[in-house]
Amino acid sequence: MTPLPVDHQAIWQRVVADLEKNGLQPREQAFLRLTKLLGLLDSNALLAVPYPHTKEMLETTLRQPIEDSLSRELGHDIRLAITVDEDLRQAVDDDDDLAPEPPVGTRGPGPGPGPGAAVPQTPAGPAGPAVTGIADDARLNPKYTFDTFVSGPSNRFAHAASLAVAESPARAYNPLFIYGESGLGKTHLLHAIGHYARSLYPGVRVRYVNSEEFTNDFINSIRDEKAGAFQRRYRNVDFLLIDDIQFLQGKEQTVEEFFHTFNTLHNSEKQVVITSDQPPKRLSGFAERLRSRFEWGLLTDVQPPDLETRLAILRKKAAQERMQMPDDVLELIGTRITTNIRELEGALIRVMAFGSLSGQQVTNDLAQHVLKDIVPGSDPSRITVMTIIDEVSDYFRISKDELCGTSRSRTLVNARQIAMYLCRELTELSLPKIGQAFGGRDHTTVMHAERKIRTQIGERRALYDQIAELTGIIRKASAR
Ligand SMILES: Nc1ncnc2c1ncn2[C@@H]1O[C@H](COP(=O)(O)OP(=O)(O)OP(=O)(O)O)[C@@H](O)[C@H]1O
Repeated sequence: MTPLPVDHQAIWQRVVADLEKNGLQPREQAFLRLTKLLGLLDSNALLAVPYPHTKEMLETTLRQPIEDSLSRELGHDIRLAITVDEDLRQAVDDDDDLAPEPPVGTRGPGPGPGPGAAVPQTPAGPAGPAVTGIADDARLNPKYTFDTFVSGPSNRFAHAASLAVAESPARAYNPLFIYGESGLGKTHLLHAIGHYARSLYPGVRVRYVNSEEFTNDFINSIRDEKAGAFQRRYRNVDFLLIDDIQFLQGKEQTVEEFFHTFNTLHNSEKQVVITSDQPPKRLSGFAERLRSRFEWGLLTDVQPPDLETRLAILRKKAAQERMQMPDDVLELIGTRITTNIRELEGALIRVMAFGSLSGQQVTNDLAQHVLKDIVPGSDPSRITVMTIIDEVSDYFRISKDELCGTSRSRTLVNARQIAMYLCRELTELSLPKIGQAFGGRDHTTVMHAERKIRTQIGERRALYDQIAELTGIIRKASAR
C-alpha cells in the first residue's frame, strides 16, 4: 500500500497552534510563523528558517517545546534539525502577514515628515512606558527611530553608517564608533539602529546599554555571583549598542570585562556600535589594545547642525507634537540655539507650552519673551545637579534628602520630577548620572519624569511658571 503523502504544512500549522495555545511571546510566535517544516525522516524533523538569528532563537529557547509538540503530534519522539534557507527571505519580504511585528522604525528619507513612524508613538506622559514594552532586553526608546531623525551635513555620514550597520550587521563596519558632543543625536542613532535592525531581521537580539549601566550591572553581577548571567546578557546578542563609552574611563575591571565582551562579539561576527564624546585616540583610561579595536571598523562624528538642519529638526518636532508654528518663530529658535539639539527641542517645547497655556497664537514676540528666560548666556557646563537640587528643594521648602529620597507623597514626587526635568534641560548629564544624583534611581525613572513634565508644562500654567522661575533662579545661582 502506498503511504499517503505527508502534509508537512498542515502538521506544522497544528504544532504552531498547539504551541501558541500553551502561551508564547508574540516574538516567539512570529519566529514560528517564519519557519517551515521541510521534512520528516524517522525521528528527525527538518525545519527551515530565513535568518541565522531565527535559527539561534529556535535552538536556544524554542527547541524543547517544538520537539515536545511535534512528538505529540506524530506519536513518537522527534528531534529537530534546523537549517537556514535564504530563499525564505523573499517570501517573508513579500508577505506582510509573515512579519511578526509592525516594522519598528523604517528608513526615513531625511528631512520632512517621512513615511510616518511605524513605531507606535508612546504617549508622552505618565501612562507612557519609558521604554518599549517588548518582552526582551533591547531597551529601545520608541521615539528614537530613523523616521524621527533628520539628517543633514552635520550628521550625514553617521546617519548613513548607522543605516548600513543595521542593514548588514557585522559586515558593513564593525565596530561602528560614533563620537561628538552632547545632545547631537548619538543616542538617537543607536536606538534607531536597533529598531531598524529589528524590523529587517525579526528575532534579531539587540541590546542597548549606557556604559554607566553596564558598569553597575557588572558590579552587581560580581556582588551577587552572577557573572555567567551577566555575560549571557551582553554576549548572546546580535547587536550591542553601547552609549557614552567615555564613562568607563579608568574603571579598570569594567573596561577589562568590556574588552572580553567586545572580543567575543566581534569574533562571532556580532555587531557592536559605540558612542562617545571623544574619538578613541583622545579617550584616556582605556588600554591601548581596546582603543585600537575601537578603530577597527568605522569612526564617524556628529557635529552641531547647520541652520537648515536645525530648522528641519524643529519642523519635524513641531509636526510630531501636532503644533502649527510660524516659520519666523522656528527661525528665531533655530538661530538662537545653535550647538545642542536637546536644548533646541527644550526651547521649542517651552514656546509651544506658553502658546497653548496662554491660548495665544505663537508669534515672534511671544517666542522672544519665552526664550529670554532660557537662552541668555546659557552655559550648561556651569550648571550642576547639586545647584539644581539645592534650588529646587529651597523653592519647594523641602529638604534635599526628601527631594532625593523615596517618599511617594505627591508634593515630593512633583518636585523631584521637576528637578529631574531641569537637570535634563540645563545640564549635559546622561540619564543614569542624573538618576544616580537622585538616590541611585534608574535611568528610566528620569526619562519618565522628563516626559511627564514635558507634557504637563503645556497643560498647567502653574507648572510652566514654576519651571520658568526655577530656570532663572538656577541660572543666577550658577553665574555667581
Ligand atoms: N538629527 C536629529 N534629528 C532629530 N532629532 C534629533 C537629532 N539629533 C538629536 N536629536 C534629538 O535631540 C535630543 C538629544 O539627542 P541625543 O540624546 O541622541 O544626543 P547625544 O549625542 O546622545 O547626547 P549625550 O552625549 O548627552 O547623550 C534627543 O531628543 C534626540 O531625539
